[in-house]
Amino acid sequence: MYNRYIPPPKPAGGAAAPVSSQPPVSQAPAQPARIVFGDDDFVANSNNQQKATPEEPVQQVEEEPKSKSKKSNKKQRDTDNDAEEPPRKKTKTDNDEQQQKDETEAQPEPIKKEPKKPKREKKKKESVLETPAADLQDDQQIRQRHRSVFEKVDKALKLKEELQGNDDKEETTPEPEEPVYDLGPLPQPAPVVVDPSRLTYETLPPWLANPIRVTTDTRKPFTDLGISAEAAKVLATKGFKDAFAVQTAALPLLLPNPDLQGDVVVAAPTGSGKTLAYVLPMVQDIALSQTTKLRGVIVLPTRDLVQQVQAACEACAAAFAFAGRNADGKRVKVGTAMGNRPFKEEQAVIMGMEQKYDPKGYQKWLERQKQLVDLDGDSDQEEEDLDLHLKRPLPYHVIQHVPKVDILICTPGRLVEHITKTKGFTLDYVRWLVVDEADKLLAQDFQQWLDVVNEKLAVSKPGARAFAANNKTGPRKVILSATMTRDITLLNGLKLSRPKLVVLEGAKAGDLAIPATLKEYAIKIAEPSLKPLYLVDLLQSKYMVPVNGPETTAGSESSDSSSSSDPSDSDSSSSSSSSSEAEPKTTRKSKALTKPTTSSAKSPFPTTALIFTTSNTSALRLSRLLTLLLPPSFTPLIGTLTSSTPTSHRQRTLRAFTSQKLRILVASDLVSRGIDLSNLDHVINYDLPLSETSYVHRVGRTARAGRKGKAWTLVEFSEARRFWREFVGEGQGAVCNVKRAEGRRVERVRVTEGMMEEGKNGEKGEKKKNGGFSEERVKELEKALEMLRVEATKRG
Ligand SMILES: Nc1ncnc2c1ncn2[C@@H]1O[C@H](COP(=O)(O)OP(=O)(O)OP(=O)(O)O)[C@@H](O)[C@H]1O
Repeated sequence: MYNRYIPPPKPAGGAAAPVSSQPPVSQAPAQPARIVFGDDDFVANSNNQQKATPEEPVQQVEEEPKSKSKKSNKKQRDTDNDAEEPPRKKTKTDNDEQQQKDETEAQPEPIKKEPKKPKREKKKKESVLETPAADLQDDQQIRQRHRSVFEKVDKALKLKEELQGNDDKEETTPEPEEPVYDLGPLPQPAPVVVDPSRLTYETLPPWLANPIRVTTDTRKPFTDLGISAEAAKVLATKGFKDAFAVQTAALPLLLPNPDLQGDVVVAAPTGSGKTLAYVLPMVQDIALSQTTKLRGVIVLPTRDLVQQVQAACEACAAAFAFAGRNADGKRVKVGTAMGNRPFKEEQAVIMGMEQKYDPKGYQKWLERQKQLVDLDGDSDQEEEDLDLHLKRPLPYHVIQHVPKVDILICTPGRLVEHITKTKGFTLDYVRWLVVDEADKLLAQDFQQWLDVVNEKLAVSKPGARAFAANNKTGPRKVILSATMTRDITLLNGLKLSRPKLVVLEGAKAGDLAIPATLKEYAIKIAEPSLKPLYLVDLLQSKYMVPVNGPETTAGSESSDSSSSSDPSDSDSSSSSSSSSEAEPKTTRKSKALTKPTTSSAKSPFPTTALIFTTSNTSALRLSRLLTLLLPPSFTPLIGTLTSSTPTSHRQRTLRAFTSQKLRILVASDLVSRGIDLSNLDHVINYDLPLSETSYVHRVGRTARAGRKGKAWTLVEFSEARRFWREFVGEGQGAVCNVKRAEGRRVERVRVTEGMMEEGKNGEKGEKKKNGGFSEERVKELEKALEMLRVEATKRG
């Protein structure tokens, strides 16, 4: 109750008076409440006094006897209690003192720790109310002059008395209402728990913290986004009718536009169409140039991706070449550099030579030729010179190195090699630098490729990168990934200029988004040593059916959804466990598979599946094991894809898979990024991915471009904690960056028969020996493993 504090009214200037930092005076009397305007009154009082002083006649200035001074002090105290008492005249000395005091106090009005006030008030009152005893007339005048002052004092004292009499009564002041503050501690917001290991949004630069958002289902005709009608027509024939969401956001930012030039970072889920989002504007822009110069560089982490993006570039180049017939454009030339062929061959593909009329240069060449005759040709430089020597220029001409491609798609290491070793190879004219799968490329050094490229891009030949339709003279950088880093240090390495971030609605930088059309399942592995048998059962289960298009059977979807919600319900095999255990393998298979409705019905495996392992060796082993454990009819359908597979073989395998000649592909993490297998229905994580990023890329090989897909993860007991916490975000202390569409969760399913004993009343009982697998099947596995061992020994 006594803690109430009413702040003083603001000084005339309007600014709030600063709160005094002086410590409270301990002997000051405790007051129930302080009315600050009383204090203000005294300031006004003293001001009045100052004004009045010069008007006072000189004769009024008299020496006041000391005794009177004491008396007047007494009177002052009386006046405090009785405002009706007329004020008395002050001496000049007192006035001077008071004036001095007022001057000091007129400095930024200190306010006024509560206990200090009485002292000041008292002093002021003393000086104001002290009067000489004499002249009544003077008294009258003074009284008149100070009438208003006393009225105010009177008011203040009355109010003070009122408040003393009634503490609960709310104060009323004639001043404009000011907020009333308690002196007790102000309520504070609950402390925010900050995880120092993770960047908070506030620490991100504005372009990362406030991205451009676009809703996932946005679709727009390409023509609405600035793509010419002719090009859009060609794109439609290739299956690109409307622009996908990420393309609707990125194209307007990237197409020539005098107002919106800046770098663009795209963080969008797997299969959302990021490739076309940069290839289209880049090709349209470069198609406008007449001469061939290296104007675009696309950097990707793997050869397979280089080839995939090359196909997309060629498709767009064709579209704009057609459109360019009317617009004086040209067909953009696309080349690759990824180390899949000898370096010289690659050089010859991206760089050419042409004759240029240059008599002086020709003279120099002749002199040089004379020197070359004596060379042994044992250094690289000399060999190159000899090469040139063999290619004779025409008389009075010189041979010049010229680029043969407008766009180079490359791996980072090979790019560095060409920058440092290929004659005439220059980034001087590069207007576009695309870094796809950026988080991977930024996290690894690859011969310090970024430093080398940055250094080259920093060189600017006047006008070399300028185009009429574009006001950006520097290179345009487009950075993309489904798992974009928000590590500022890494992103800073790109030296972005005026960047903008594009994300899909509901996402933010750093999210690892799962496509909304993907369904995820987890299969518990009760017996890790028998893991291959779980995979074999999954591949032969009712779940392995097409999930898209005409091949999808109504039954497959409904049986799937009903089974997956409850782990116990989901185990179709277990429902027939008692009999199936004794049944021959073929019978089991026919039971497990849902009858396909189309030509796929003829295939023992009616759908497509990509199985991931963590290493090349385990991919090769598992692939071989499957051919031993699955019926022989499966064998021609199984392929393997590892980083040790030669590139040409890899390409053949991918083509065979796309055309469904192969239907089961066992792969290492090599293809987990970027690869677009348009008809892939199922992804199976045989080995748990090493990170949530890897999980997102792996499962993102299916459910692309709005199609449906399913992902299955085999989870051993020792891995369950990590899987559910880090990849799914379930369980105590779960920390998970993987973002799923609303209502989507990972469902538990069982695919093995009779994992559990049945209890007396039909309920599930103890876990069965061997995870429920029959002795016969366990032996089958042991035999297959033994065969692998023998084969490995033979290979040495
Ligand atoms: N506008 C479009 N219309 C139809 N299909 C499209 C369109 N844009 C892209 N696609 C197709 O969508 C699929 C996925 O595209 P893309 O490979 O560019 O995805 P992404 O976002 O790069 O995926 P990832 O992050 O896995 O590399 C491809 O098959 C591509 O041809």
